[in-house]
Amino acid sequence: MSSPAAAGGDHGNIALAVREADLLLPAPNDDGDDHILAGVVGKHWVPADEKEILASKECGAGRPPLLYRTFRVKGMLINLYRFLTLIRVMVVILFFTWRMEHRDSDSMWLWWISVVGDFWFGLTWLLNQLTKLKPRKCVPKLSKLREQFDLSDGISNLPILDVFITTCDPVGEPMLYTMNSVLSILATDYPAEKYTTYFSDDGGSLIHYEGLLETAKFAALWVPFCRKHCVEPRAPENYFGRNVRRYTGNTPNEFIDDHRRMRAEYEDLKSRLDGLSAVIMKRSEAFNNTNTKEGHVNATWMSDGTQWQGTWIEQSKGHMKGNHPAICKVMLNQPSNDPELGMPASSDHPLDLSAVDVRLPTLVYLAREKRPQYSHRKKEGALNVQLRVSALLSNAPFIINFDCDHYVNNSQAFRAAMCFMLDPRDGDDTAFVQFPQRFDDVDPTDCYCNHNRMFFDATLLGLNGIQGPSFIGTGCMFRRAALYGADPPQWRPDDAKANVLHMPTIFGKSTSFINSVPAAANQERSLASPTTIVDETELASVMTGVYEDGTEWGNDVGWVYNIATEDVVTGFRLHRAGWISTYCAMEPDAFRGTAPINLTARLYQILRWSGGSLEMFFSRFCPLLAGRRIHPVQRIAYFNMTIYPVSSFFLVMYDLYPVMWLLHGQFYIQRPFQTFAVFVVVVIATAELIGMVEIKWSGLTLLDWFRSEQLYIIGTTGVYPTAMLHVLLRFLGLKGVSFKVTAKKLTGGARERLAELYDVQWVPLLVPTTVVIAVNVVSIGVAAGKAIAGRWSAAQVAWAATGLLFNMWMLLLLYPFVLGIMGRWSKRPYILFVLLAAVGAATASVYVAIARSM
Ligand SMILES: O=c1ccn([C@@H]2O[C@H](COP(=O)(O)OP(=O)(O)O[C@H]3O[C@H](CO)[C@@H](O)[C@H](O)[C@H]3O)[C@@H](O)[C@H]2O)c(=O)[nH]1
Ligand SMILES: [Mn+2]
Repeated sequence: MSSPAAAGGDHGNIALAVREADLLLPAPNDDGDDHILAGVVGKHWVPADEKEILASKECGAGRPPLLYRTFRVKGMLINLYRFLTLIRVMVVILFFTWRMEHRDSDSMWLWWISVVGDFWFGLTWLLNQLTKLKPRKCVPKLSKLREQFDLSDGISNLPILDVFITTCDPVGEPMLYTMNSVLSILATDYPAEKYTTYFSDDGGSLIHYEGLLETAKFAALWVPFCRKHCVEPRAPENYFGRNVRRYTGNTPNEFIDDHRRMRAEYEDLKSRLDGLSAVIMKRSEAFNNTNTKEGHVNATWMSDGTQWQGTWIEQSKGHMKGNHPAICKVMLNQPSNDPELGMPASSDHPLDLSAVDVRLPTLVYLAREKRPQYSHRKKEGALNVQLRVSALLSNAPFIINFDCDHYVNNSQAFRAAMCFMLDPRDGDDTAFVQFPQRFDDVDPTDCYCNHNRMFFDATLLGLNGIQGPSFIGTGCMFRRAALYGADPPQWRPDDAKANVLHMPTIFGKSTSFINSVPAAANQERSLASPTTIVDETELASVMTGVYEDGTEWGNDVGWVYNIATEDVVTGFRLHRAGWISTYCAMEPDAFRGTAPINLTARLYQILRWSGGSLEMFFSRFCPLLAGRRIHPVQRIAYFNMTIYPVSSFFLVMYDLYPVMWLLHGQFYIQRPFQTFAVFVVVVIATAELIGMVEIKWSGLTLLDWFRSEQLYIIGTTGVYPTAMLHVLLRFLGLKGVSFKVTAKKLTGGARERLAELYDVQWVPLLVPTTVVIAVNVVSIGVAAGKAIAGRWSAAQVAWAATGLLFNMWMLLLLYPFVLGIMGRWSKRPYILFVLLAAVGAATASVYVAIARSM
């Protein structure tokens, strides 16, 4: 074992990284903003805020600095985009007029459906386009934030912050990733005394609690290590998983040793987390043998000999998943306000931390009460409990929330969000700052469009130029007052304070909570954390289901209930009240997470989103019902966001049109056909052309764009109709489709993880699309049969060939779905082509045989 590569993992790379250190640009603490700007903005963007900057300079020295910059797409490109949109609107209008003047078809009812369908597509396309005509990028100026809020003596004036993380199942949502998320939060670059992390465990499981204890212990080493060497990202699994690291710290000579020790410690933590269930089981057996009290027969013993009140993986009496009391434990106490340096290296303390602040931020474990008679309201319910508990303990004016599988990838992200919240221009009117969702471990060609680039890099930038992006569930910083239902300053009478009516009928009966409301609503720039002394019973009471009875929780306060897309509807409620939001894409990505990897999980996710969207449309949160505070174009955006599944009705018809061509040889939905065909080609071509300009300004690839087309077609053939059915059932008072927690990738090497790509579970949701595909394939066979049997004229054959072209296009769009349902066979796609050819040939020969025998 002499070569560096063989001598264990990536030492070669570390050495490389350290050597590289001399070449490196200044560490992010200097003035990193310019290289951040360069990374994010891209070549088609130019500043849009020059006037504001000038005005701010003229105002002189006393004024607070601007904390972010805005960019718009270059004039040429965006004007071309707008111009093409206008052209297409005219083409579509011409097309309609022409069709209305030529009501001539082989089937008038199909003609009507297609006219109505075309009208619907024309309209929704236009509405969608209107929301993208003024895209904006916002880039935080971290150095200005530092200048203004970080004092020279190491004390910080930044506001306090509450961090929420939600998890529910230690097995389905692998604990290792959840704990990595926690570590990345604890190690982030935000003053330790200024933020509190609330870990919500909806399973209430002992294993999560003990896992968190282990994690907190490990954090005592990990967090100072990250600070000492400025490592990124600060989630150890992802940090150690990287091949190349650039060194930006100040002690490169200690790095290799520290790194090696940390890695060993991390391996240790992993094996302790892995071994937890066995340890707890063994311990419990021992206790059970000495203590035979009834009800204590299961593995719910804690190491101090007391009983855990929550659950274990197996259910048992008194420890059922949906039936246990509330638990709240402070795992890491509030640190002191002044930096505390660590110990020099010694045999017990392998890392020299004598020049590093070793304080850890506060960490709280929560498991809310679960009772069978109360609906627990899933993630939204958990978030609202976190909102109340945090109000009693730290009451920070800002909150940032994470799903358990999303981690902080850029330690500057919290500060970046603050740049928008604290900016002197419109900071006070900002209800939330949303970061894009980025994913690790998506298959290289992103078969199921998990990256969703068109949405994150085009659509949301469009919204950012209006009233702001919608809330998308995770990686979002909120203003507490906005969640409580306060009005934004721009809609308040002059100089009025935020007046939130703090009454039990709105917020429930906890006096401490009610007393915390005015403070939360007005202390946005608070310096010190309010030290609240809370009584334990009151704390427990705000964690119960009954607490919300007869209040506005889940309605006009907190995260909204009863709608499967709690994120979109909650963001909408804030925009409706006149708040704005900001979209912030950083380089490196602020946060990263995991995406559903197999087809079934992905389709269920789309089902939940589309079902939830429609539910929202038919609820009191319908965008059409919002008052005048919402920006008109923002209203249109929400209209699109909620109504889109309806398009599937027409699209399924279109999907099947090619079939008619094949079966009839000639079939005209619209005569005269030649003119019609020209129109169709122009209408499609202009749409694609606009798409091409869009990928240009958003910096995407053709593949990103094509994947989103594919996913849309896959959605419309099976998922969206199911979503419509769901809403119909709910409308009739029935239960509708049940929405599950999205299946997460399980732990393991990259290859094993990608293996899950090929798992398919057959569910009814897959049937409609499969039928569409089958019908398309069979009809190709029948057409071939007809041609062979000599039933068609040459002209008919030619027309059928045109149909075939559409048919092929259809199949190309549905291709990822076909691969998905082939499961492990899809590793060899040629099998698919052989199969398709065989089915086609078989159908053709059957047809010919029948035709000859008749
Ligand atoms: O009873 C529950 C159910 C879920 N969760 C948590 O909610 C989060 C999101 O659930 P998941 O099933 O992973 O949803 P995804 O399909 O991945 O979620 C996307 O879509 C959701 C809206 O449908 C958003 O809330 C999410 O942020 C967004 O990532 C996870 O952290 C869960 O642990 C709970 O805390 N309690
Ligand atoms: Mn998720």
